[in-house]
Formats: sequence, structure tokens, C-alpha cells
Amino acid sequence: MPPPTGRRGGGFRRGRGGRKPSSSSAPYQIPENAGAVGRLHSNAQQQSEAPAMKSLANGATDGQKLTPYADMEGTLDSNLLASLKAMGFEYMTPVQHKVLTDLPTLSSDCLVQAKTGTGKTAAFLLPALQNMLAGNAPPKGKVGILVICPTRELALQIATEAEGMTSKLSPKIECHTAFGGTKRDIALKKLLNGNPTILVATPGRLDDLLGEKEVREKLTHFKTLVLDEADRMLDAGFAPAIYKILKRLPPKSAGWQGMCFSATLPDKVNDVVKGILFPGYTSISTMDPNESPTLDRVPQFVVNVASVKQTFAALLALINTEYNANPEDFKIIVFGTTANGVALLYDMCKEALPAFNMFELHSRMSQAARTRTTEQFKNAKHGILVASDVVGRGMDFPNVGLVVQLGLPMNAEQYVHRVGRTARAGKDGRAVIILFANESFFTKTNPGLPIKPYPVDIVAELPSHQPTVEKALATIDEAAKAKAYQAFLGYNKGFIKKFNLTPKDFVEVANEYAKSMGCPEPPMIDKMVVGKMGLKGVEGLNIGRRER
Ligand SMILES: Nc1ncnc2c1ncn2[C@@H]1O[C@H](COP(=O)(O)OP(=O)(O)OP(=O)(O)O)[C@@H](O)[C@H]1O
Repeated sequence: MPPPTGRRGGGFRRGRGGRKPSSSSAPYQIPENAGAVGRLHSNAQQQSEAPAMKSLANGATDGQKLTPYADMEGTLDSNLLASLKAMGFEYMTPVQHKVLTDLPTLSSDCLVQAKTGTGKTAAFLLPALQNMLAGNAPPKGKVGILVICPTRELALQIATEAEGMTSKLSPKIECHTAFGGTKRDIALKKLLNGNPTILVATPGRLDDLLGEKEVREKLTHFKTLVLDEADRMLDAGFAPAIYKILKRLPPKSAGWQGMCFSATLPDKVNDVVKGILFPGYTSISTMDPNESPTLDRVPQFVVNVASVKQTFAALLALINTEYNANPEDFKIIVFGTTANGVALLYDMCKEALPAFNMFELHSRMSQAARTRTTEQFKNAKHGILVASDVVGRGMDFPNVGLVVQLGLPMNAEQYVHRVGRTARAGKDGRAVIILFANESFFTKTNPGLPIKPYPVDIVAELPSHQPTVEKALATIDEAAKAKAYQAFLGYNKGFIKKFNLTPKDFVEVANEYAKSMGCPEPPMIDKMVVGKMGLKGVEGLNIGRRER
């Protein structure tokens, strides 16, 4: 039997035009204490020689044998099977197998949990498509499958996978997307004039479009509603939009199928799925409730530094160590906490790491730039993506070998999803989080996460990277630093209690961050913004009106 492959057939194009950081052009030399990382990497490399999908099965199901899609003849439409074959999906991943075989019928409601990168997209698209092909299709011109997900990038990715999965169907099925950042009128016209059998949307734009009677009419006969990243879709941020959307769709009693998927499903999700899933819905999980929600084959580490001032140098030292230990196809993601913080981090890294192919992705960029960068990083063979959480969930960037988190994720779930951007489809990967002293509670309060101290003494490396950081930051304009400072205050103020700091001491930490960026004094911050942050009257802030 040929070795199964975890790669998406035809999905990988070679990187275009990126500079390869060779050891001669790289700014760094192998540090003497990189041995521990080197040894860990060589283990990982040995593992990655094993067939990717085999390790996927091992990781998720204790070596359970994978079942070929060919065995689903008679259950799945032959044209669907042909599409899967064309995509290179030869074997079912465990979650795909469970959903396709454990559901009472392929039109049953379900809540499904499986680890990141294990093929949940196909696991919800296949039953929904099969259900339609088995005679339960909507009238021509109407939506049959509605998928709601949290980000624009993810909507595009799901739509691409749906297109692949329907490529051999005849007649062709149209898959449409609806998300913000694009011209509303054009999107509306395209939706109304088209034949959108599948619609993948983000909640804000969908809610907005459903204000139009013609759009509501498009959805009068839909058969399946999928909430991808269901816990995120039902949290406080998105739930109001989801409930508004539900009110504008045909009622649950109309008989449509509800499917909720995620790698993280905190217990509270069960209380809020009413309205989407009928009581008695099927719960499916490929995970042991006592095991870590992250993939076993992803070693996870923490680098603890004393002060926020050291975090930039720690990042460079870490990249140096990891690159020198494994320079081949070095493709990594660095997550920051806020859009403006990420913009600053990107500018710093671009300046400090000129030999690397750098990418930037966050919500302050135009949608066109976001889409372009997403595509470029998907196709890149190597490079560093500095990103915010716009790509923290669901995004499939092939062959990312390392995820670095600089600063606190909002919660443990967000940590898990960010880590899940590596080691996808059976590949190997590593994850490192860099925390300064006040943030170190994160690993202590989440003992279920298998995070170990980083095996190399990064703190000892800091002095040799500090001058590079300072030189790079000196090239960045004050306005960008002021925005990053304000974002730092805004994001981290939510953690004051966990930091165990008074507001005054918290502002001092933020001011240290400003100092580390080379700001001679704390950047000016609007009185109104300070009020909104709940920091009115707190000593140490430089309050005034900033030039925009
Ligand atoms: N049966 C399969 N055979 C080969 N490749 C597959 C198969 N199923 C999925 N893949 C590939 O595996 C990768 C991960 O799949 P997918 O994005 O659906 O994971 P996920 O479980 O939804 O991840 P996340 O939790 O991060 O959203 C994708 O590149 C996908 O094309």
C-alpha cells in the first residue's frame, strides 16, 4: 500500500520568491547551548519521515488503523468520493470517520470536538453535502448549506475546501462567501444574482445582509447550519449576532440540521447550543476527556523573562536558537496580542531579521492586504508570519514548524488554537510562549497544558540581542509606538487582577514597555481613552491630546 499522505492533493505550491535564510546570509550563528533544541528537533525530524497521516492517526487514536474513503462507496456519493480523491484525501481522519459512521443519519444534529488540524472542515462539509445529494437539495437559487465562522480568512479557506470537495459534482455547485471588509453592495448583488448552494459567512456581515428581505428569501429552504469554532461563535463577543441571525432564519422546527465543531468545547457550550441543536443531539469527540487539548506530538515550552523590557530580545534569541537548530524550511508564526502591538512587532522583526521572509497579518490591514498575505504565507516554503488572532483559529498554513506566542492569550482555549497552527495534518511542530514575570501565572493556572521550561537558557542570550532590538526600534516612528503602547494598556488591563498589580504598578509595567520601545517618556494618551480603560486618575500616565 502506498504511504498515505497528510498533504492536501495539489494544495501545495512551492514558495514564491522568498529569500531563503542560509547560514551564510543569516544574521545568527549557532549558539553553544543550542544542543538541547537540536536534539529535540532531530527527534522530530525522524518522526516526520513517517507517513504524515499515519502519525495523525497515532496522535489522535492510539494507532487505530485509518479507513480509506473508498470504503464509503454507497454511503457517500461517487462524485463526492471522486472530488476527495482529486484533493488527495485517500484516508479518513479519525474525526471524519467518526462523524460519517457514528451519526444516526448524516442529517442528524451534532456537537463535535477533535484536536486542531485533524480535518474537521471535511467532517462537517461531507455529511451536509451528502445530505443534499441524497435528495434533500434546496430549490435552485437558494442556499442549502450555511457555514458561520469567526474570521474572513477562515471563511475563504472553508469555501476553498468546499470548492475542492464539490469539484467533480455535476451540475456544479456554487460556493459563496460573505464577510466584512468587502464592498457590501457588490457582495449583495453577487449573492442575489448567483446560485449560492453553499454560503460561508462571518456573523457581522451575514447579520447585516439578512436585513434584506431578498437575502432572507435565499435562506428559506436551507438544510444545514454549521457553526465552525462553535465555542468562539457562542461566546459573549459573537453570540448576540448569532442569536439575531437565528431569529431571521427559518425556525429550528423547520427541520434543518445543526452542526457545531471546535477543538475546544468548554462545558458551558452545552448550555448555549439550544436553538441550533435539537435536544438529544449526538456528541462526538476523538479526544479523551483527561488528555491535553493540544496534539501530543507538539512539544510546548515557556520562556520566562523577568521584565516586559526583555521580551523583544527574548523573541530574537528564541528565533535565533530555533533557526540554528533547524534551518531547513523554517516556517513559523509569531502571535502578538493586539493589532497595533503586532504591527510594531512586525516592523521590529523586519528590521532586526533582514535575512528572513517576513509576513504581517492583523485586523488593522485592509481586507485585500490580509487576503494577499494569507495566500502568500500559505504558499511560502519558509518565512516568519507575525500575526494577531485573526489567524489564531482554524487557519491552515501548511508546514508551519513552530508557533511562538509573545504575551498572554486571552484564555487557555486561545492558547490551544494558536498552538494548533503547527503540526497540522499529521506533521510535526513545536510551540513556545514567552512570558514576563507578571504573566507567568498563565502556566500555573493551566496545569492541564503540557508546557515545560524551554531547554535552552534564553535569558543568558539576551545581552547579545538587545543592541539589535534597540537599533531596529530606533527606525520605527513614534506614532506606531504610541499605538502599540495604548493597545498594550487596553489589552492587559483585563489581566490586572491576575497580574496581582495595583493600577499604578500596572501603568508602570506599561511604561517599561514604552521604554523598551525607546520612547523617552510614556506616549501621550487621550483623556477619554484613559477613562474608557478605567484608568482615570492613575499616576504615571501622560494624558493629553495626541496628534493623529
Ligand atoms: N482525509 C484527509 N486526507 C488528507 N488531508 C486532509 C484530510 N482531511 C483534512 N486534510 C487536510 O488537513 C489539514 C487540516 O484540516 P482542517 O483545516 O480541516 O483541520 P481542523 O481540524 O478544522 O483544524 P482547526 O481546529 O485548526 O480548525 C488541511 O490542510 C486539510 O486539507
